Amino acid sequence: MELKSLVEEAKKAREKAYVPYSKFPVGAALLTADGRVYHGCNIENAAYSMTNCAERTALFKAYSEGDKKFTALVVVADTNRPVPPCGACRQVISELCNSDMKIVLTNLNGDIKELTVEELLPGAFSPEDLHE
Ligand SMILES: O=c1ccn([C@H]2C[C@H](O)[C@@H](CO)O2)c(=O)[nH]1
Ligand SMILES: [Zn+2]
Repeated sequence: MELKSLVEEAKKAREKAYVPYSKFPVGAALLTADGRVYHGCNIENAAYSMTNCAERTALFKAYSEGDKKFTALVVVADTNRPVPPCGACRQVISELCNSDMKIVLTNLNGDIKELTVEELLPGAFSPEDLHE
């Protein structure tokens, strides 16, 4: 799948965000190795810390459906630079995605920052560390 269409999927996902507190919708689109796309949006809570970010929503949806091999994750929000994922998401992404997987951060202006999982959280523990 083209990067452009994956960005469009992330924008569609963003429309589903539940953000009564921050009013800051975020969308994510996760591409699996076999070409499926999982949408994710942020889902907030009156107890703020229970909020689930868009990236984690997409990853948890995929993983809970048995999809474990991913090739790219796009995140989009209305920011003045490509939206930076929070620390919790960086940790979860490092746990569930290969260290060389592509992360694409973007915004509604079309600014794009592409990086790898390793660059998103350098040196993080990865399940790849458990295998040869
Ligand atoms: O990469 C990001 C950054 C922020 N948020 C959410 C968390 C919260 O709902 C709102 C404001 O931080 O945006 C995400 O979902 N992903
Ligand atoms: Zn996050």
